[in-house]
Amino acid sequence: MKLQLALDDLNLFDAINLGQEVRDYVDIFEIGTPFILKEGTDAIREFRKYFPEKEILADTKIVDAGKYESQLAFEAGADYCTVIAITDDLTIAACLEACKEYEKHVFVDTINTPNLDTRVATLENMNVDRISVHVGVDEQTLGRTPLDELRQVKRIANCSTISVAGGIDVETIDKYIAEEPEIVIVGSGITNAASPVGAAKTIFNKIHKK
Ligand SMILES: O=C([C@H](O)CO)[C@H](O)[C@H](O)COP(=O)(O)O
Repeated sequence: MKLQLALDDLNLFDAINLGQEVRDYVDIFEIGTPFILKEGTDAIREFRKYFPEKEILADTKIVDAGKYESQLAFEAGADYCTVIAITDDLTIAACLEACKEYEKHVFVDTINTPNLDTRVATLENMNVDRISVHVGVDEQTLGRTPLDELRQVKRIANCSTISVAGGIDVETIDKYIAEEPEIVIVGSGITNAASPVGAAKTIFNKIHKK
């Protein structure tokens, strides 16, 4: 199991400083969607330069122009990009084509996906092998969590690596670890914690059973 730190509402300077402080307690740095909107793909480039030993995910949340937008992330240095599960199959297929060319990977994000059972089956038939179970920050304000959907996707997915995101923090991490996803994504649970380093260390040690 790995810890992915989602860097969302930070500028480049603060994100790199935080990255350096938590570097020993993070497996994957996520350049979050708002972070990319703020700083552009240079944020990916800078993280690749400062953290050459780390995996980097660009949370592009692609909904169209799948090949071109995946390429932008991969050429900037990302190991992974993301595409939205509810978009057109053609877009997802185009992302997969870019992955093949660049020898990189795409996570398909389930945010707001109805009929998860049938959608996950369709995705896996298209050779999708990475699924990110996600309840977004706006839905989180209604008290929603990704725990039930994580259990559902774990049950139905045959071959996918599964990550999970949506308001996970030091208090709730144990429930997610118990479901054994391959990757747990934590954003505000670390970046907005009283001690981001302390929160990252606690969560990382639980994930790696130290
Ligand atoms: O993907 C995300 C969200 O849509 C904002 O871009 C977050 O990175 C993801 O939800 C993880 O952040 P937290 O929910 O704050 O842990």
